[in-house]
Amino acid sequence: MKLKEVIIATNYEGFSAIENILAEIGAVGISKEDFKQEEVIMKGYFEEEELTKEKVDSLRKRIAQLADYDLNIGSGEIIIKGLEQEDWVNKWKKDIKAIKVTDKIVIKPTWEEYQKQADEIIIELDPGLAFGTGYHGTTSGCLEMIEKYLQPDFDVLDIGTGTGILSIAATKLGAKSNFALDIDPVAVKVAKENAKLNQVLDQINFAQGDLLDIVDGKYDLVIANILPHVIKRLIPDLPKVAKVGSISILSGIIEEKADMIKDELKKYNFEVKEIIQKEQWITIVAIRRG
Ligand SMILES: C[S@@+](CC[C@H](N)C(=O)[O-])C[C@H]1O[C@@H](n2cnc3c(N)ncnc32)[C@H](O)[C@@H]1O
Repeated sequence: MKLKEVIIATNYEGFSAIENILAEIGAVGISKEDFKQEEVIMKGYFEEEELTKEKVDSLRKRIAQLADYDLNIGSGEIIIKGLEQEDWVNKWKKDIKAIKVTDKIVIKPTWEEYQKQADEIIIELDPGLAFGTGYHGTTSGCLEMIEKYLQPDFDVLDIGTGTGILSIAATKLGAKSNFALDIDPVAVKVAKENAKLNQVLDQINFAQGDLLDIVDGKYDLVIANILPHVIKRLIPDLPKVAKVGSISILSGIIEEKADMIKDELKKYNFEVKEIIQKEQWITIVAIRRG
């Protein structure tokens, strides 16, 4: 098998966002070289025929957009190289193990045998977001809060679904309905494939859209793990889709931006119920009060 290696120069602030993007466009492996947290080199590995021009364009566009979100990602320079190591993927796969991310949720790669415990929920997800340089703090923060606050009669809205992981988890935890959207068509395609892999495709309505543009109706749980400036843009419109008394789980918020998001929530009558932090990432749970 021939591989393509996509090398991206970034820094400590930018690497997680870039890791997510690599995962969402279908990297079979992701690695990170960290030079005292100042310069970070992210590498994403793709099967040659899978790294289409569409994916490379999407990668370049999304990396360029990170600057618009006030994220300092360093140089963002991208180099793409061919790789001849035939068995690289298999060697890499051997190091990838199932991860228990919350009390109940286990993320496991498709090729690993895993003995499920009685109260566990298994999400099958191949490398990338879940298995890059370690499980991402924003995603695991959201999963923990979904597990804590989701009730079986909840209608769930997942904005910026990415790999679909949060909707897959909410569905497996018993949500009544699930609407998942993403601005990136590649993410929507990958999310559908992952939902199919987890046998929940018929329970999640996936669509492409920018924040709430295509959303109708009101929800009991709204989840958005996006960048702080996108969350800030979302909050004024949240009351249109969040029922009074509903729960919103907001993440993707780097520590320094948490106050800005809390202030914005207060302005629109959302009460901050809980805040959790994983590494430098904050997840906020808020209730719509009126
Ligand atoms: C950090 S990822 C989160 C993925 C997944 N929900 C998770 O928690 O792991 C953010 C996702 O939001 C999407 N996104 C960014 N801006 C958006 C917008 N304006 N409307 C909808 N989705 C957006 C990106 O394409 C990306 O897939």
